Parts: sequence; C-alpha cells; structure tokens
Amino acid sequence: MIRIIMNGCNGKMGQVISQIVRDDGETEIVAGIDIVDCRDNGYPVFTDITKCDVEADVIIDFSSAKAVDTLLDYCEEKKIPAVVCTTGLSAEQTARIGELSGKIPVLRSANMSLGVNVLLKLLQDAAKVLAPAGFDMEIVEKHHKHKVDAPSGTALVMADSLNEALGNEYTYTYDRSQVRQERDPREIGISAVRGGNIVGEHEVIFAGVDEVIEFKHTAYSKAIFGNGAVQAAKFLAGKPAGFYNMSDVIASQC
Ligand SMILES: NC(=O)C1=CN([C@@H]2O[C@H](COP(=O)(O)OP(=O)(O)OC[C@H]3O[C@@H](n4cnc5c(N)ncnc54)[C@H](O)[C@@H]3O)[C@@H](O)[C@H]2O)C=CC1
Ligand SMILES: O=C(O)C1=N[C@H](C(=O)O)C[C@H](O)C1
Repeated sequence: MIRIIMNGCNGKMGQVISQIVRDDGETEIVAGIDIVDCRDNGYPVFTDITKCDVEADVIIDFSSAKAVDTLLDYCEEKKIPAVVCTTGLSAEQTARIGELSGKIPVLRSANMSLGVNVLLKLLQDAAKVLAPAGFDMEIVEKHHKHKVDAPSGTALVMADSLNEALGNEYTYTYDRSQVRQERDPREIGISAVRGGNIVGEHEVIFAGVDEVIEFKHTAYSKAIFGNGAVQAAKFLAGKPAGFYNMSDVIASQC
C-alpha cells in the first residue's frame, strides 16, 4: 500500500481523490490536511500541516497557492515526495520547487489529465510549422465561477510549450482593453472566462490568413485530474530526488 497525505483534503479535488483512493487497492490516505475540518473522511485531518506526524510515502497537494510555502517546508523537513497540483503559484514558489527537487522527488503539473498532457506535445508540433508561416496563436480557457487564479495554470503551461517550441521569443498578452494597436506577431494572447460549474476547457487557436486551426480539450469531470494525481503519487513514491511531470508518468505507463 502506498500511504498518501492529502493536502486540501476537504476541497473539491481533495474529496474526488479521497473517493478514488477508497476504490483503489494500491493506495490509502493516511492523513488529510485542511484549514477547514468539516467532515468525516475516514482518516485523521489536521488543520495545521506542521502538526501532522503521520508517516507517509507521498503527499498530494490540491489546496491554495497561499498554502504552498508551508507545504514545501513540510516536505523538505520530512523528506516526503510531493505531487504539487495547486495552480496560481508565484515565480518564487516555482523557483523554490526547482531547488527542492534537488533534495526530494517533486512532481508538479498544472493539469493532471492524460488529454492535456498529450495535447501539449501536439501544440509544439503545430507551432513549429504554423507560427513561421504567419499564424497567430491565442489561448482561451473557461472554468467554474469558484476558480481564483487566472489565467489557468494549464493555459500558462500551453503558452510556455508553444513559446519553448519557438525559441522563447514570444510575450503573453492577457488584456487588450488599454491598447489601441494591432497585435504583435510575437505575442500569444491568453483569455480567461469564469462561470457556472464549467470543469475546464482549453482552446488553442492558430489563426492564419483564410484558415484557422483549433485544438480543444474539454474536461467533463474532475475525476480525470484525480486519477492522474493518484497515478502520479504511485509513480513518485520511492523515486530518487528530482523534478518530474505528468509526461514522466505517462511515459512510464507506455
Ligand atoms: N493540476 C490539476 O490538474 C488541477 C489543479 N487544480 C488546482 O488545485 C487547487 C485546488 O482546487 P479545488 O480543489 O478545486 O479547490 P477548493 O477550493 O475546492 O479546495 C481547496 C482546499 O484547500 C484548503 N486549504 C486552503 N488553505 C489551506 C492550507 N493552508 N492547508 C491545507 N488546506 C488548505 C481549502 O480549505 C479547501 O478545502 C487550485 O489551485 C486549482 O486550480 C484543480 C483541478 C485540477
Ligand atoms: O481550478 C480548476 O478547477 C482547474 N485548475 C487547473 C488549471 O488552473 O489549469 C486545471 C484544470 O483546468 C482545473
């Protein structure tokens, strides 16, 4: 059995993962962390991560960017592998994760679904052909009204994938309301829509002269992220220190 600590256990994703693990014969949640202790999960819940003294093989984090500094301190102190799924992290937090991966295994991914991670590769192939041919690139993401970060972590990773494939020469434009000029050919536009209970949609538009290509991923349930996170936890437990992402998990299953 792989023993998991669930950070953010009483949130939407924490509850999805609690159910997946209940139905899984290879993993168990041995403790949860959440500032809100509102339900009986069948495992102990700590409202302060520093008070959690339960031994575990890996921690899965779906909490809040504000919670991530303390999470990383805890993982470093306890030498516990971390699957970091929370989005909206600062540049400093991202750098800290990079440093920490020299000491412990850390897997970070803004999107744990198989589909998005396959799409990231397809986008790079498309960008290498279409951008030099003059196609403009725009990303539109849509999420539920409760989401606090914008643009989504996935939209940013998609932009970074496009940019990386093109030699990192592009800048990102989030808002055109204050400018009165044509778009720069070396920009990637990123727009965020929030409303209702949309689970998550990401559309990447390559707009050329007289032709448009659109790549779209639609999440129909949060289970796709939860299943990916549990697979990532199984992958990460027992690995040497290093920085991993979902493409490592997918490659290990092929
Ligand atoms: N990487 C991925 O595939 C996905 C990432 N996410 C990200 O995961 C995060 C959580 O998403 P949801 O579950 O939808 O949000 P949520 O708001 O439903 O749940 C977050 C939980 O974290 C708890 N929390 C807040 N501060 C905490 C702290 N200091 N320590 C422990 N727990 C704390 C909250 O009380 C809440 O129960 C967000 O950043 C979201 O963008 C969400 C879905 C997929
Ligand atoms: O907050 C969410 O719900 C999601 N967040 C992730 C992101 O910011 O990209 C992944 C997914 O789209 C759902």
